[in-house]
Amino acid sequence: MKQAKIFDFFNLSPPESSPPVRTSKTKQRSKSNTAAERSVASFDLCQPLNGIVKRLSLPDSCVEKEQPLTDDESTEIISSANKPFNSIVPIISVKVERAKERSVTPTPNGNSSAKLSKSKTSNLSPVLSSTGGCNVDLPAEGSSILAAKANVAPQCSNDSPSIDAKQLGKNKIPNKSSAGGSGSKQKRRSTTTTPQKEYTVEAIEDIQRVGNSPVFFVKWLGYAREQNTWEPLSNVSSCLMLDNFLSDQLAWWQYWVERIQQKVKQSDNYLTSKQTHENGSKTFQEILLEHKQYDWNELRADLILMSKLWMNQQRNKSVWQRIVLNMCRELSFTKRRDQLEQLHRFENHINAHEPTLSIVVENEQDLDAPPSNFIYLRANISAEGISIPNDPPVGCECNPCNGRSSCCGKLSEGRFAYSVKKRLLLRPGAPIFECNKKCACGPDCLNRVVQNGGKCKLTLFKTSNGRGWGVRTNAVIYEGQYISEYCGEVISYDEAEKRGREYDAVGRTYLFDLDFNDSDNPYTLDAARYGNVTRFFNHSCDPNCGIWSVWIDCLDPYLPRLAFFALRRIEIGEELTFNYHAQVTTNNVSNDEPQDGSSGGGERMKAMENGADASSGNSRTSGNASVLNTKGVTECRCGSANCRKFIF
Ligand SMILES: C[S@@+](CC[C@H](N)C(=O)[O-])C[C@H]1O[C@@H](n2cnc3c(N)ncnc32)[C@H](O)[C@@H]1O
Repeated sequence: MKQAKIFDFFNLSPPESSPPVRTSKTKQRSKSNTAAERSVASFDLCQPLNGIVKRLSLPDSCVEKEQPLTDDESTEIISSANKPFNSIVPIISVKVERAKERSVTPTPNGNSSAKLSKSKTSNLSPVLSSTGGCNVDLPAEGSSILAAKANVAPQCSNDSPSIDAKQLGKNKIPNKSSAGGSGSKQKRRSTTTTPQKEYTVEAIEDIQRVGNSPVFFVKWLGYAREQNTWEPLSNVSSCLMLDNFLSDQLAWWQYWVERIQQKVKQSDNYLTSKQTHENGSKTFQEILLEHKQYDWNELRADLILMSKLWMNQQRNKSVWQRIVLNMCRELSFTKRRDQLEQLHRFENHINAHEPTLSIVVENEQDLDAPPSNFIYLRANISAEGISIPNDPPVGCECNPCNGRSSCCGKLSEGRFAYSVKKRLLLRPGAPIFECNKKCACGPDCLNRVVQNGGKCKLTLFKTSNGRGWGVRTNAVIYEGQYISEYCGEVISYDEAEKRGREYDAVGRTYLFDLDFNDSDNPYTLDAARYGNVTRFFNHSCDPNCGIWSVWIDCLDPYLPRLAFFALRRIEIGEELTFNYHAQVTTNNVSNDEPQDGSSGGGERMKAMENGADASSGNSRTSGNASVLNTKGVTECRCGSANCRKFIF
């Protein structure tokens, strides 16, 4: 599943202001308020309630006691089950937001309604009506709609009588004789023979069970209460009223619901499932499958049914097992939901600070959150005691600057660095001198590329083969096109040695030596804590990006900026990589192969250097991304045909 879709997936709760539009009798929402249909905000079953407070009262005559089941046994014993009902559940609070969610159609008698449509299909799939209520395709006669005997169904009864099986399948829809003489009667009657008419749910009034499954008592608009019908969950699952009904019921049964949830969380099945999530022994596909199977409405309905059972000191193994299963799924669903929220926040954070690139963040590999403790930079910063000069002593006078003018551009080995399309013309390792703040030219000067920022569309993603996060392009990048700059904190050599040892211990390094001029350069760029998207570029032995040293307003030879350019045309979807050990002799680029000795300061990336030997560091790292092979070097997983099999 693509992440964008997953965000839609989690944001499917109905909008408050604009009720969903029903276009035809075709099904718009295929099934139920499952995981997919719940918004992040309305997730918690027993969230603190505020707003209107109402008290539900229950006529004694409505209360029927659940008869003990003989066929099913549950595993739990309820010690506090015989508390008086009223002392347990004193007051129900109804959330104001929930009340707003209910898109209502005022009826002449002042009631609110939601519509149900009955289509010819016997597959009971609710769809939303333009009134904001729900349309349910009701089945033809003989299918599974349950009709209650007029004087059997209690309104909001708080015990849990199971519906007599004999009632099932009878009297599917109120017929002519029982429907009374309303204007809808004809419509309703004709539905039993031509099941394509719409019916309006006025209210969901009760929940009971048939055997082990929940059923809902539906009051139809324009029909007497005696003609209420019992509907299975699948028939009412996308009705907005169901959400309100279940929420109210859960609040009503909160005392028992909390105890049931507690008990489930101590059960072996639940603990095992939790463990498999925590130690990552479930594959991501298995986890996603769990989310698809998770039905929040079913869980809520079961919790209510189980509450009724518990209050009556009764048991039902099937309902219990379903609750355990759905709570396990909820666990994983919640983790993914939280992860997606974090990814989304991280994406917003990056894009808010990234001046020119556009970046999507996704993880379709595991439940890992995006890196925390990482501060996005627009430009290099310096550690204490180091200052980055920002006042170039000279600038050029030519305007416009181009290949024919003798200006800063020509300092780059006597050749203007960029083509008219602003593509890099220099060989790997050549220095780039862009026009600076002292130059007479304006911001559109051909020799101002790195300083104007890259314009790529990128995705930060979790790699599938243990290399941690990586970056791929969402649009073609052309050979020589500027991508972005490796930003970080400029630190001293000694500090880099110290930090390098720490990074080695976790198997990730973000240290980049600024040793363009000589290997004794006193500075290193560290992008571990401060950096930009390029800190996620992985190594490849067959890279598609190169890194060049660039001088703009800071002309200190020891403090170049590091700029990524495409080494070739990079296709949509390709990961952006560079060679962590590229070094450049005067004429060639070569790979720097680690020897046996230790570099002491840990793994470092090397820019394309101007003839200096890159020091080689043998890895002493371990961790989930970088793996030590038997020779003690970090295994490379770039997958290219010419892979050297190690990075450090
Ligand atoms: C600059 S970071 C790159 C971003 C990193 N993947 C992350 O998740 O933050 C360098 C680290 O990425 C990992 N890495 C990069 N390229 C790799 C490769 N080809 N094979 C294995 N691990 C790699 C190593 O752990 C290395 O220390």
